[in-house]
Amino acid sequence: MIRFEKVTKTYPGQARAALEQVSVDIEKGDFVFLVGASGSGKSTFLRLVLREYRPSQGKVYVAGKEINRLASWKVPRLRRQIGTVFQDFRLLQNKTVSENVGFALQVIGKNKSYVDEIVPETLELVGLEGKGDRFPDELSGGEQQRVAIARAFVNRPMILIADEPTGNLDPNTSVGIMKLLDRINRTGTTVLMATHDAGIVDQMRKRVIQLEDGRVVRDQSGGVYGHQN
Ligand SMILES: Nc1ncnc2c1ncn2[C@@H]1O[C@H](COP(=O)(O)OP(=O)(O)OP(=O)(O)O)[C@@H](O)[C@H]1O
Repeated sequence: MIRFEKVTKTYPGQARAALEQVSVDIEKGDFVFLVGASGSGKSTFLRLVLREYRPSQGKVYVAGKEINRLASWKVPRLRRQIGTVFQDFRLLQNKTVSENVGFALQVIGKNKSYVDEIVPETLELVGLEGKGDRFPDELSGGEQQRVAIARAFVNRPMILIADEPTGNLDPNTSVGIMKLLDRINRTGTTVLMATHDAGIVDQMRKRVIQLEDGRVVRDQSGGVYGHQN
């Protein structure tokens, strides 16, 4: 589903590469934690998957396509197949929960009757049934993150990318969010999550890819946050 072949990314004007010779293969339906210290290259990795950047060297494949070679007009279609969730939720404050989730479908041209059917279903899936008419500032942080996940998942993307999704949440709320991501993963969606949250990684026991100074130093299934030899 996602394949990096000897990928190096050096930002313009930087002497050191943000990612260096990274090769990984993530299968459809995998759940992967991307861990590493601040500046180790996690966000760069995620942004290469979204083709926000192109590699300086090497190849990035998503769903069998080498995405650095995609024509620019095909990039929006690639990104529609990848849901994204961030630490700071990024909800539209002047729209209700339902509108935030439905908006993602409207912009890709889905008709109103489809949106009216699928949005409540998706809100139920994330545990927000009955809250569709609330505005984001009327929700807890955990609930806002559920809205963001519903929005990311409403068009059933192949891949869900989560960049520190529990970074602003307390430990109990974080566990709920992880259970939800796990449920989404079990529908067949590949989940790729960058995190500093050792407790979550240790609890979930999924595949762990660890970056250090832009290099993969560990790729372990059923791993924990810290090194385990
Ligand atoms: N747009 C940019 N221009 C120049 N250098 C950048 C840019 N974005 C990131 N870098 C550098 O690339 C390296 C990797 O950064 P990256 O953001 O990928 O790390 P990270 O692991 O996601 O860190 P964090 O956990 O703090 O988000 C760092 O040295 C950073 O300073």
